[in-house]
Amino acid sequence: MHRLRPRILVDVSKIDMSTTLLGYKMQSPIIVAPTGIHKYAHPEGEVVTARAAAACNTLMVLSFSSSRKLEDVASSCNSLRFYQLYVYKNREVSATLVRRAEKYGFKAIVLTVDTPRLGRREKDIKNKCPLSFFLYIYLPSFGLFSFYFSYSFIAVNFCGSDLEAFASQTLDPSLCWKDIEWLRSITSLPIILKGITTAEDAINAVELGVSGIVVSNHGARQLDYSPATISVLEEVVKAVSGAVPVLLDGGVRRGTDVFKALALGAKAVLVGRPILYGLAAKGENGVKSVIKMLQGELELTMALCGTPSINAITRKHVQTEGDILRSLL
Ligand SMILES: Cc1cc2nc3c(=O)[nH]c(=O)nc-3n(C[C@H](O)[C@H](O)[C@H](O)COP(=O)(O)O)c2cc1C
Ligand SMILES: CCCCCCC(=O)C(=O)O
Repeated sequence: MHRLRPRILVDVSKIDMSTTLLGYKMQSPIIVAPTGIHKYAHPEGEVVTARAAAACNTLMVLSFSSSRKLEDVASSCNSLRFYQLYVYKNREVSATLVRRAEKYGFKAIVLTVDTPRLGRREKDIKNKCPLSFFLYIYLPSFGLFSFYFSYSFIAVNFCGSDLEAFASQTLDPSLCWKDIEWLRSITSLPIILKGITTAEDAINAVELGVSGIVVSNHGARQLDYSPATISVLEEVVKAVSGAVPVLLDGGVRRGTDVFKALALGAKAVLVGRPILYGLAAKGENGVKSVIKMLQGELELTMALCGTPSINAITRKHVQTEGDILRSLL
């Protein structure tokens, strides 16, 4: 449990939520997280999400598992976009997508590093999403249809989901630290690692020269008993010691959650499921409502905590359980 420590009698007649990430200005520190297959939520998929993010001046990280081609997303609106990458056993698939992302104006590669294999997702197994539907909406995004139809991943997996079977055939579980060099050799874009939850890994990442870190447990979709990201954020922030921006995702549902993450040292937060809920409920307007609601709540929290700008939010504006225990010693 984290509590806020509001300060009073500060002039909060103007609240400025704007911030920067890798030199790019953003209206607020609230970012759309990469989530796969938006066509599950809306027939037009990621293009709609991207338009909503652009309308709210928000950065969107497009998922490698998108159901629209990255070119379609890029041409649908003019906004700041990063591209999330998985590394396939067939490196050329990933390399091709990186080149395409670079060509179409994505400004950074967000390499997800917590998925050497897909976690066991019992709801996916129970809900039995048909493989044919998955193929229909997922594969066109690659623009590599024929390649994939010749790929023999249709190894029926009776204990897992179709997505798990697909992931185990495609994702490269041998990916390791030295491969950051490989990624750097194929792109000049900044590289951000998504899925770090320990100081040790954060230090490795900084030593390898990455441009940012996302403290993430993949929305608790990968490993049971992985920590709540807010509880390990400060460990990572301290380890990184300002060398690169640290972002956080997981469970951000309110402006107060954004504020707590910023107070503990995050540069910005990414939001996953709420965006999908907005998309499914009301398309572009639904996603806009979710982003605007979070922005409005953050603005109010900043006013009530006496912090008129993002830089004014400090570690002293939040109290953790650890703080309380230490104060009792
Ligand atoms: C349906 C769904 C699909 C996701 N797909 C991806 C993905 O393709 N790539 C990725 O790096 N993370 C993916 N994630 C994880 C999100 O990027 C993010 O880490 C997580 O959703 C944050 O937690 P939240 O949903 O509580 O906001 C996915 C999450 C969900 C819920
Ligand atoms: C490339 C196949 C794996 C897709 C995993 C998508 C994801 O990250 C998630 O569902 O979570």
